[in-house]
Amino acid sequence: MTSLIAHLGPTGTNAEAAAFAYAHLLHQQGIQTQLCAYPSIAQTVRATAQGQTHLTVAPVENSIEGSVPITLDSLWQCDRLQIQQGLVLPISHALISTAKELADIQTVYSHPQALAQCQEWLEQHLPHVQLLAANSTTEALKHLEENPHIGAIASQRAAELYGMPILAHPINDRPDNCTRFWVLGLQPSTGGSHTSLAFSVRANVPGALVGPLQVFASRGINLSRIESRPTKRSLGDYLFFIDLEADASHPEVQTALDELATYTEILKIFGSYNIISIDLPPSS
Ligand SMILES: O=C(O)C(=O)Cc1ccccc1
Repeated sequence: MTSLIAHLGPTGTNAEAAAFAYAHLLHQQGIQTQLCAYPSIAQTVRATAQGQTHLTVAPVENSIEGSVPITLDSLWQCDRLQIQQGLVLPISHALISTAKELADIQTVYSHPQALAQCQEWLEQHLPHVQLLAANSTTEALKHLEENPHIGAIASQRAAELYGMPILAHPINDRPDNCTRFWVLGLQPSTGGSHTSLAFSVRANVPGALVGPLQVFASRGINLSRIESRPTKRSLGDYLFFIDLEADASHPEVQTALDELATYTEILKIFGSYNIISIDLPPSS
């Protein structure tokens, strides 16, 4: 069987690089893979939730810019998806353009995450350009050839794939920029160093989070991340996404999760999984 892996496209994105890295791991276990590009992160997650692909590789969090909200929102909306694996990739951004020099550029396109990861560089070197959000780092690359007044922020690998010149690299504001990706699938994720979950609370009252957090604190279970997202029901009403440094197959963690359920309105447990760091080749 060939495992179909959804990722944000078109080809050359960081999500595709993460999907390649995961495919490589699967090949080592004798599993064939095929990568499938989708135009948005929401569509990649839905493709797996609806069974069009077996897996999705989606960015979750970046060391400079923080969360990727669409991934959290999509995971909450698509029931049954489980986190099979965490992947951490170094991310390095290039300014790609057919312009002769920086002064010729009027507009720069990229994924909002990439624009944010390069904001200090952009302010310093291109303070007057218009910054436009695209669905991915590579979405605008096909337009660069016809227009020397635009630029795109994407990887060196993307510039090579599209045969486009690099005007500046690296332009990310921190050299050790990295992004965590989740591999999502429908298989139950039953063991690993980290457990992720999200919940809503019954009432927006003072201290609504104290009980849920105490469940973990009292057992010495460390949280590696907490993030809130609007429920979209009413202003000020939130969902909470939590990553635990713990394995849900451990009886004490299971007891904590059972107790957590007594404080929550809707509780979704996205499984327990391991996180690995991937070293990319220098031109990525
Ligand atoms: O657009 C891409 O290349 C993505 O995969 C999203 C993204 C953008 C910037 C850093 C990490 C992921």
